[in-house]
Amino acid sequence: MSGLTGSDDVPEGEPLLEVRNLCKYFDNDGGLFGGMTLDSEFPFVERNPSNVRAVEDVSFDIKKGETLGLVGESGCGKSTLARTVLRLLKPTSGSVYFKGEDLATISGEPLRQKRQDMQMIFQDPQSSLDPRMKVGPIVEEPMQAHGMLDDEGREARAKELLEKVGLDPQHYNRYPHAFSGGQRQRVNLARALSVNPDFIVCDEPVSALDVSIQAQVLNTMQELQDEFDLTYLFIAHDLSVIRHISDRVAVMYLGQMVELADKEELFENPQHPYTQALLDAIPVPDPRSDGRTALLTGDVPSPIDPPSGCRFRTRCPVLIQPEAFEMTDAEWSNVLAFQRAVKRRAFETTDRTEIRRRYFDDATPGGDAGTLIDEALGHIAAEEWGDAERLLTESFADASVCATEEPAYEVAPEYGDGRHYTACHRTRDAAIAADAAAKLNAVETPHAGGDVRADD
Ligand SMILES: Nc1ncnc2c1ncn2[C@@H]1O[C@H](COP(=O)(O)OP(=O)(O)OP(=O)(O)O)[C@@H](O)[C@H]1O
Repeated sequence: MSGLTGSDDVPEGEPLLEVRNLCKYFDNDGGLFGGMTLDSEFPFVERNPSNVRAVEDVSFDIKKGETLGLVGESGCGKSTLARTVLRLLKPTSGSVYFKGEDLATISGEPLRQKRQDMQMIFQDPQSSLDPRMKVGPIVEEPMQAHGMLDDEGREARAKELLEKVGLDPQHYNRYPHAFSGGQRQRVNLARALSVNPDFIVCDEPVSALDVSIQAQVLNTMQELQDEFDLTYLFIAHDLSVIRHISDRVAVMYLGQMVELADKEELFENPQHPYTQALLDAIPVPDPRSDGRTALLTGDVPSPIDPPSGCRFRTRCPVLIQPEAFEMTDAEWSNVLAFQRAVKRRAFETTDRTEIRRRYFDDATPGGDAGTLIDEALGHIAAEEWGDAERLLTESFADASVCATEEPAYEVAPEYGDGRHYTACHRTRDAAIAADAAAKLNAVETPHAGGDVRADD
């Protein structure tokens, strides 16, 4: 179908989208002035901005023709990231380069024109279609908004697209309610494709559909991707959907990207404890499992005041012990469980012996760590919970490198030759080794990169 497929000014495999240090904060002030930016001319209005840091310092590329899957728990910032990338939301800071142009710096007509190249499909096919409009005009609407074709041309294109997405073009005059959920999502696909985009953000497009229909819609999306030379950012919380459709997978936690790798590498060789926990939570027998107990415990912290360092650290089952101590793994694990239990006030007794037996029976730390545990037990016996919590948090959790430094590493992949980013301090040694190997390789093959200078 000539004339329907997208332009190809970015070569296949080169970055179509480059996101750099992107941040999106929301003003969480409720009430009349919620969301408004008031300046010093309004001194009578007391304001205590408490920003929701929905997306923080996120960087990644999407290559032309690929599907990047984006996964993470509800509320981790996936939709906000998608909307900010499409510039439906203005970034708080950072850049989004689409075909080399920074969307964060344009607005008005130039931005409107760019939007033709970037479309979005939403989760709920029911509410995203106007029930008063027939599907033909629904598909034509974006073309009209962008001044594409005349009436006849738009109708012909709409019918052609309805057929391409697996619907009967004769249904052009039907209303959305006459279609099933899967069919309605196909109408949305046709509508998104109508303006000939290069890039489509799919925000949970099959989550509202029956499992049996999901695979059919995903297969159609893959066929359309090949035919129309599309690039997808595909958001889902369901890892089996992500596995079906993605070339690479990004994992988000509390506003940040914690892992990004080729699909096989991410599923077979996950490095971040959060990714490992997500994969371990998939309810199927997993031959990769080595018996790790990586079930996610504890609540997701608030994005208004996220933890320092690694944001996952407050729930991490393998938090690194502070350098000041030399506990065995079992002792450290007990200290961590104890500290978190004190934080949750998860005790039925304040009896030191009883608590010690419960948390430290198999491995009791000695030295400075032991002294601190004793001191905390003393506070608990005196029902000074706040003091016990403060002492343990400051001495152990907050002294970990996981709390004091933000992790960002690249390790050598075990599967394929793509890049594997992981935001976990536990991968630091592997990242240093990978970096050294890459440098050695560059010295041994000085012309491999094509632009190595004599003084490199
Ligand atoms: N307009 C807004 N004003 C204030 N906070 C917001 C706004 N939109 C989103 N948030 C907050 O930003 C965080 C990220 O929300 P977002 O919807 O992007 O997450 P998500 O991963 O897409 O979740 P879900 O899968 O449930 O859609 C949440 O804490 C949410 O409450």
